Amino acid sequence: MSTQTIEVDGLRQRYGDFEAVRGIDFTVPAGGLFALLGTNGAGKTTTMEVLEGFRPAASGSVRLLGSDPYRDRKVLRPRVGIMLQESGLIGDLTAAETVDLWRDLATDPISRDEALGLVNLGDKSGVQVRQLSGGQKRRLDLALAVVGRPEVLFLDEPTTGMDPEARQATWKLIQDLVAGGTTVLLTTHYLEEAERLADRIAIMHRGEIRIAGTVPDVVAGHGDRLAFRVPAHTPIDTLSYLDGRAPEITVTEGLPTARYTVTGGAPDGRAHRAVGELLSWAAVQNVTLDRLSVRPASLEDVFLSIVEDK
Ligand SMILES: Nc1ncnc2c1ncn2[C@@H]1O[C@H](COP(=O)(O)OP(=O)(O)OP(=O)(O)O)[C@@H](O)[C@H]1O
Repeated sequence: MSTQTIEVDGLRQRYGDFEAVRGIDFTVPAGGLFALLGTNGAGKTTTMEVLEGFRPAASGSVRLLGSDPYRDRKVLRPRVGIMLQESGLIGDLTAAETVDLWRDLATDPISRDEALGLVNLGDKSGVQVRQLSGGQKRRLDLALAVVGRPEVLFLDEPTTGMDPEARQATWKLIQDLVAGGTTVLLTTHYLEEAERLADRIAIMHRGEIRIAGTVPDVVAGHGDRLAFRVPAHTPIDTLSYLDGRAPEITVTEGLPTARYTVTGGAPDGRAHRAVGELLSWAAVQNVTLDRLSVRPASLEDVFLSIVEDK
């Protein structure tokens, strides 16, 4: 018997002729938090929807808590909490009435006050949903997803539209739920959110998982980043000398302020040698290298290198 709460093996999904998910694999153990990152249209929501039991897997195998999420959706339903990307809240109902509606569907719900309190909406209980702000509606969505004490929680872009304070509070709530044993599958466009919350991540692009693992695993092997600026009046001919000169340093961006940002993806260790070469070049050219820095690749660097790779 598998110990994985979520198992996705060779999942493919199509809409007509378009293949939105092209054979992906991942697993999430009990109490784990897995984040699916990726470009718009990468196939994250489609993958979530198959796991949520909204549609059967076109091909490949998908298991949730050891069962088939589509065939066994009625049995799984009480064990699962879902926060969709677009909520279907009823505008006329108050926040309290909305929570009560969801509580009626759950076998062992938390109290209405606890649900609203978890997402800091206690003072909005009598307010109609249509009068809530976008971020408040998102928080109500989250309260509804957790009202039935789910073992597995699907969160599709949970903090979109939230202000920084609400986002921090939501991260804390998600961390508390995971600490309590809830398994979470999350999609997000906020890399910081994934770095903060996830044990493991996958970056999807065009229906495929391009890279997966812990954040340190994912950024490992992507080298260091070397960056500096040169004064606006530096002749372009001088800059073009840099192209391919030091290891993998290219002039990548001419900023509207007429300053140049030069970045390079020199593999580990080579960035430091590149600094030596650059300083020699700058001394000869009499060019100031402003804000010269070398840092390890970040998750954002890896993300961009994947999505820019057409
Ligand atoms: N019902 C549908 N009919 C046809 N095409 C669809 C349907 N739903 C999704 N798609 C297409 O499938 C692809 C994957 O969509 P999906 O919503 O899974 O992406 P996503 O990674 O969640 O994107 P986003 O980050 O923008 O939410 C997109 O190209 C989308 O246009």
